[in-house]
Amino acid sequence: AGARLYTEEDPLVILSSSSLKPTVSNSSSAWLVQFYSSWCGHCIQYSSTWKALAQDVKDWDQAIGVAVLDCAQEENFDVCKEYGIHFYPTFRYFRAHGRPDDQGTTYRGADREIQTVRQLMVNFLQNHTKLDWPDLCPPLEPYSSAELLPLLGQRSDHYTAVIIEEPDSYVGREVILDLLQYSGVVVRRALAADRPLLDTLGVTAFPSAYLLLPNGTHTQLAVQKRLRFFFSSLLRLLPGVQRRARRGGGGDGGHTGALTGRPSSEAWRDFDSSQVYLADLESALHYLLRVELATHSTLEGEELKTFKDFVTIVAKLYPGGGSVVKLMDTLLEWLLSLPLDRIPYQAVLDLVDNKMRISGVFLGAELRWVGCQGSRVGLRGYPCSLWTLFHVLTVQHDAMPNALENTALEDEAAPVLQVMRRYIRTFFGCEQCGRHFEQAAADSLHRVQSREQQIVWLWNQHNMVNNRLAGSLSEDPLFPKAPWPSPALCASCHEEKDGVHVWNQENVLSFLRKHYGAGNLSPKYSVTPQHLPAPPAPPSRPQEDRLGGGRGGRAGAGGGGGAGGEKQPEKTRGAEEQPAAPQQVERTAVQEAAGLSGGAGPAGGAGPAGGAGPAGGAGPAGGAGRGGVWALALGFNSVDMSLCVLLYVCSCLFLMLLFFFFRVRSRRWKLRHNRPFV
Ligand SMILES: Cc1cc2nc3c(=O)[nH]c(=O)nc-3n(C[C@H](O)[C@H](O)[C@H](O)COP(=O)(O)OP(=O)(O)OC[C@H]3O[C@@H](n4cnc5c(N)ncnc54)[C@H](O)[C@@H]3O)c2cc1C
Repeated sequence: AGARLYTEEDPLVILSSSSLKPTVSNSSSAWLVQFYSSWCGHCIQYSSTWKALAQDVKDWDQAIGVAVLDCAQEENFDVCKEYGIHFYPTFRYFRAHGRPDDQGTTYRGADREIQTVRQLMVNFLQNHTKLDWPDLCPPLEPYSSAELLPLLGQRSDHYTAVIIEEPDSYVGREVILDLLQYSGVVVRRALAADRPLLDTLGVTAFPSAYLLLPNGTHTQLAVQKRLRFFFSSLLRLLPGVQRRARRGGGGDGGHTGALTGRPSSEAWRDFDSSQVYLADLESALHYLLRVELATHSTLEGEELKTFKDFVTIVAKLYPGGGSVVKLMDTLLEWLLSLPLDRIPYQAVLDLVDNKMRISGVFLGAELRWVGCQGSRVGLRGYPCSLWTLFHVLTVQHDAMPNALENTALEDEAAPVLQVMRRYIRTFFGCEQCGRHFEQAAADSLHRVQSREQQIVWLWNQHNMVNNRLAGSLSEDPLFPKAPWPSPALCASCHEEKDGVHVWNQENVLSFLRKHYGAGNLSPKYSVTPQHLPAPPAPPSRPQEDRLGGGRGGRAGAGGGGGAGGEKQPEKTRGAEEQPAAPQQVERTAVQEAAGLSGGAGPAGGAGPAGGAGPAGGAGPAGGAGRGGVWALALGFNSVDMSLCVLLYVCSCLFLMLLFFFFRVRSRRWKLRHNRPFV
């Protein structure tokens, strides 16, 4: 365990006897190296702080890098002796452009907390001279009003942000270093004692950020909290500001994104990042069911079980309602009714494509990324939408605690996450991602015991992936990976403790419930008929009216809409795109899978509506055995079917009563009038 105190996954450099000198001597950046011993108890305890520090200053690494070297490893004995390391841990600063015999400067302070070490790193950088200044480190000294005021009103190709602060504040220098790897913005600092600057800009509270825009205008940056994290986040999110440097490591080469794609000719879809788009969720399901799953020609054993579980959670928890839920319900009923332990993928596809022309079942067959659009083909898209889908499902499970009742998942502690884990492990195209996720799940998923914890675990896990991938090849420069939600989305989610950013988990949970809740789902750009639960009317929903979607809640497994909804999904753009039902329905792989001889349409007996009854009807068309799936072809759900049967029985009883009534009357009449021959 000691040897693995730090791994390649950590945001720091792991040095060894062979790499120490080449790394720290004559380097273009300064270095802070912790010499530790993997058997030293304190080093083990301290490792989490060191990792957190490395994460905190990850974006500074072109100015000053963070590294570790394990002196307990045999191959490092000599180098630790050469550098005179007697105690563990020992922190050494190495100047940029240092000589090969530079053994660094030891930090001897007792306070080794993140804020202290981070501020020492800033001081150490400032101690460089002009001659050995790290190549890419921007100036950290304050600018004067004489240097800054002439910039007012000038046009430029970038933003200039000026952090105005008290002399003992580190915020300005930390924000300068935080933005080191971003193009499109230059950060300077100025001191609160500079009266002419304050008088001209009208700044009265410190620290403050003043922004000079490329078009020559200028304004004070509005932040809810005057903290480093808020200033840095807001500046990174300015339009046109992008991460500049791309490091090779960290990500997995973006091959998750490479699976997907938006033709570069496709028009950009404007969207609001405070909303979640149904079009993304539908595109995720479309890609998952029609592309990702297609690589498995048959589903059996663990794969089949995982797929059933996935369909179950989507059928029970997907909030969009309407035809997607109806499709997933139908798929689920079919899967559950199958007596087979092996099914061809083609059978699933036939159902997804609704070859049986079941009324109201529809899933758009195109990728329409909205909140998951990438700035170029191969970025974002499917993996983004898969995260989004599972965040939505964890929140829906919290909102509908009984939704998974009477399913095989009811007794699992964190059913949505367990299904996600199994799905990612079994089907997700990015193998490396799957391994990372599985590792994380194996480490901590057993601690998740409640629905709230499910939501928070996934959020936290996603942020860990974001942190790891920041600056990697799979990062879209227009959507830099950063701790989420940003202060702009949720200011109350962020706090600072001892100078270090911390999350207010309670506020994060409330935010996630709202953000991924059914009320925040926008049907804009969706091609699928909607039956949305009544949302709290976000600003622009013109599309919804155009689509004419009912707003009632979901009613039962049939997904036929709730109050305000209708049994048949209304005719929408999506529905219009479906071809009219043909007279003759082709024999589908679904029927093949179920061993049906198929052929004729609804009236023909063995086709989609032809059901062989509970035992025989294994296809989606397999009879009324599991809730009368065949009857869905007429637009009826199982409640409707029960009502029909009830009505039928009542009618029979009524007719029988009439029959006996008239029979008794005629007997009496015959007796009274003594006409037995009539
Ligand atoms: C389970 C899983 C594991 C993955 N592992 C890897 C990996 O190991 N290596 C690799 O290179 N790629 C991995 N990926 C892909 C990677 O995480 C991104 O999905 C991909 O790079 C696209 O990034 P994005 O910018 O669209 O944002 P994403 O990270 O995909 O986020 C999508 C959206 O979710 C929201 N969001 C962001 N963070 C959070 C959060 N913490 N909580 C809730 N919502 C959030 C934002 O609105 C964001 O736009 C994985 C994907 C998945 C689904």
